[in-house]
Amino acid sequence: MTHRDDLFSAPIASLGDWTFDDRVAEVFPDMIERSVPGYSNIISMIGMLASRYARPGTQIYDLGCALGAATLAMRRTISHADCRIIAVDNSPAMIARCRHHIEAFRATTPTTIIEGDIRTTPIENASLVVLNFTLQFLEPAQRQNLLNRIFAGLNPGGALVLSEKFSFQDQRIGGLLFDMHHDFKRANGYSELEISQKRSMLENVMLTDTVEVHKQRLAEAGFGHAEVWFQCFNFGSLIAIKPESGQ
Ligand SMILES: C[S@@+](CC[C@H](N)C(=O)[O-])C[C@H]1O[C@@H](n2cnc3c(N)ncnc32)[C@H](O)[C@@H]1O
Ligand SMILES: O=C(O)C(=O)C[C@]1(C(=O)O)C=C[C@@H](O)C=C1
Repeated sequence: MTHRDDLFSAPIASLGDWTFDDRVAEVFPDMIERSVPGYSNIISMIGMLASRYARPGTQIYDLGCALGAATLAMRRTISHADCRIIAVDNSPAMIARCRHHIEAFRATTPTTIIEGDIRTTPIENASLVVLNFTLQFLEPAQRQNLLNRIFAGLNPGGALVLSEKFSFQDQRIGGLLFDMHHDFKRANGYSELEISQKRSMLENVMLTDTVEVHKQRLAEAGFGHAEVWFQCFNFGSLIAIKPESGQ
């Protein structure tokens, strides 16, 4: 059973910065489903991408795994017995619940769940890395370094899935997609107060980039190929592929 997100329904006297604490973790499945257009599609399609990209004898990383939704989707589709999924998050509240979720289902793919910082987690022998709405929570100056490390840890032909909330250079388009995202939240039962209180809390900790900036960073890291494979309003997902040598 998932709890309904009503964390911001009453006025909060002093709104602090956003954190992934116990209260957020408790309502997270409902919160993310009602806040991120396309979230459940992205999760199930990450499962499809995993069945295509996971290679025997390699590791698959879910960085900023929260409750493990992407990990669970990938475990359902990976059929090689000798793969391992490594799921990492630095929120103790998320990781405690993630362990329960993962242990609740039997699966052939072993899964290691780590409470740790993705900025320092070693990444090696990877065939697929997932950053599903996580990079946006790192300081912008730290994003390139993580992408460089992911590239270095991926085997040739391996892939990164990078899902993010986007900003837009074109203010007319940016404004429209921002408004449509708020329409989406209203349609999902969030009030103006809930929308505006959450927005203020996220303001300092979730700094979004344009698709162009994401592509520049991915190219800088060495990814020879990168493109948006899913988008709904100002939320979307890119796939970036590490070239086989010579490609
Ligand atoms: C929006 S949630 C991710 C949702 C999740 N990937 C999914 O598909 O359901 C962002 C997550 O990133 C985690 N996070 C943010 N910064 C992190 C860091 N430096 N190291 C590890 N986890 C981090 C947060 O704790 C949070 O659980
Ligand atoms: O931008 C917003 O309004 C959001 O709610 C986005 C977002 C996200 O993209 O991660 C922010 C925090 C929660 O984890 C769920 C959704």
